[in-house]
Amino acid sequence: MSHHIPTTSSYFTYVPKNMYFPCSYVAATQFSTMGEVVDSSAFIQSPEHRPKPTGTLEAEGIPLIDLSALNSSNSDAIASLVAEIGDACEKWGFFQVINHGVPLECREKIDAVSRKFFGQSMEEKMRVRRDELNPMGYYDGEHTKNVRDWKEVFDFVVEVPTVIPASPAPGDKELTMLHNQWPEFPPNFRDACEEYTRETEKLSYKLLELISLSLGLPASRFNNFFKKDQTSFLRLNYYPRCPIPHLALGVGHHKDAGGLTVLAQDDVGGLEVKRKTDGEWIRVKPTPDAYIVNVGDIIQVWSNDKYESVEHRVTVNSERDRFSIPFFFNPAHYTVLEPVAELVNEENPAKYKAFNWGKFVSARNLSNFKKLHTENIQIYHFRKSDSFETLAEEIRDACKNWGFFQVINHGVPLEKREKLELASRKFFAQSTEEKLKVRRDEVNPQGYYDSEVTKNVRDWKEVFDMMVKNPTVIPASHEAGDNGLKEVVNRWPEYPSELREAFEEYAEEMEKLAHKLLEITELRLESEPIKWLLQRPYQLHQAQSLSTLSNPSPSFGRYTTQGCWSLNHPCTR
Ligand SMILES: O=C(O)CCC(=O)C(=O)O
Ligand SMILES: [Fe+2]
Repeated sequence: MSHHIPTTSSYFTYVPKNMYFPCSYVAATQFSTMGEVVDSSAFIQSPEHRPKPTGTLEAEGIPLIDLSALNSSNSDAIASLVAEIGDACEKWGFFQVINHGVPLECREKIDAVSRKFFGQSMEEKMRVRRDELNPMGYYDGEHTKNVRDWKEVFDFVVEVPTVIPASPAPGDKELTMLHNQWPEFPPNFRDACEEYTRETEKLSYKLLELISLSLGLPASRFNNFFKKDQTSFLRLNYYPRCPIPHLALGVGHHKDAGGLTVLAQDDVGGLEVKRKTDGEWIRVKPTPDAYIVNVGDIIQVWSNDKYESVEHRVTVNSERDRFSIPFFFNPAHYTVLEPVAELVNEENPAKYKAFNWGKFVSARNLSNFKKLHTENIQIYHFRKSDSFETLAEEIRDACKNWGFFQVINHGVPLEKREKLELASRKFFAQSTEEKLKVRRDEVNPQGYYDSEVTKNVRDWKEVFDMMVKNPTVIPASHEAGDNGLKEVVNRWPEYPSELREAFEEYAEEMEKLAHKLLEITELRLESEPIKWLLQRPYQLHQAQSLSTLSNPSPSFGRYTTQGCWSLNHPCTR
């Protein structure tokens, strides 16, 4: 049974009722017994987020830390453990622990009941589904970064009831209470869950103390934020076998928002961590009876970015079901988060503004429930002005006052730009006869052209145009009533042979830069999202000013331009 304070403004009320039983997912997850996937489009990750077809590296580097020193009174052993933890938090944000003190039987028990619970019919599981007012219980429609996860979950809170704000609105003081729902089957489900929770909570305090010491703070510096009214919860994750493991993820890339996560994974594997040194996805090797620990956004803020909350995701596979159990160790909802005073000074000023944990959670919960069109709230939105905010401000001013600006330290590798420049010079230096072999025509406007007209006067230039999306689909004509479409394909000259590769590499970089600029502006505008622009085809022109990436959309929020962004290189020929 669920109990709650009835509210009219609860932030869960917007969730449409019918989303709890999407038959496509039922068909898809039961594909082994029920046949084919009916519609799995909600699960499809965009190409850059899909698992690598070649498979992921298995990490040797993610530290495996032995906690047995905690049972000794040897201060040297403890000091070296603290150093090891600090090092792992700084370099990886992730580590595994052994000799952690959680009895193996206790883990085996919860693992067994979890498998039994998820093994039931959908109808049975739906009896304890989470609903609009209470997000605890069974759920199969979670979205991470607006793409649906290939998983089913069962959530329960540690503190009963758990109190959180009813809405993310800063002025709204209303609170809501979260209660657990327990299934009838398997009969020892609740006991196993509660016993396991007590043990992982003990481990979490130990880890929190070690982390605190590693930051040079008293061991119990953070304990009081959790001791009363914690908002911690446990999750049972079930990742069914997936017929499209190359396109979907069990959990999309994300960072954990809370304090610490202590995770038990089974022997199937699938958790991948983004390595800080090079951004490569690294698989966390399943290690019997180990727990995987990662610092969440809260510790990132407390430590003023010394320990970063690291991105991770879960891949799925078509052979075996996978189960995992994260414990999310979170403070009381009224906790005000900001870098701890002991760690900030003039040389290292606070990088975050103070913010309320409960409001952050309730804004986050909104986006976990369904596909939203805005970016989910992230802790970097609370970064202080010296970095992100000032940048956004500067861009806004430039857009308003000039409509033009130049960027440096943009992340586009100089070699790529030089490679394309060189190929471009080689192409244009050829005879007109050669160049006309790839001239554009009325059917296909891509390719070489030397008689472009701007405002009815011919330009003193030659151009070569290419589309980023090849082919690109555009309307067949300008006629209002004509809904016909046509495909536009790139033309590639034989010489220089490297032009195509140089262009494609460069286009990829331009696209990344355009995304960055859009994101910053989108946040700044605090308005309706403009990500839809990115769904549209856009063009990359190669002209005498070398390159332009533009979007044929006519307007851009408050700033009206021909395209969305034009990325121009100020180089001359
Ligand atoms: O299942 C896993 O290995 C990790 C799950 C996870 O990252 C999460 O639920 O936040
Ligand atoms: Fe996570």
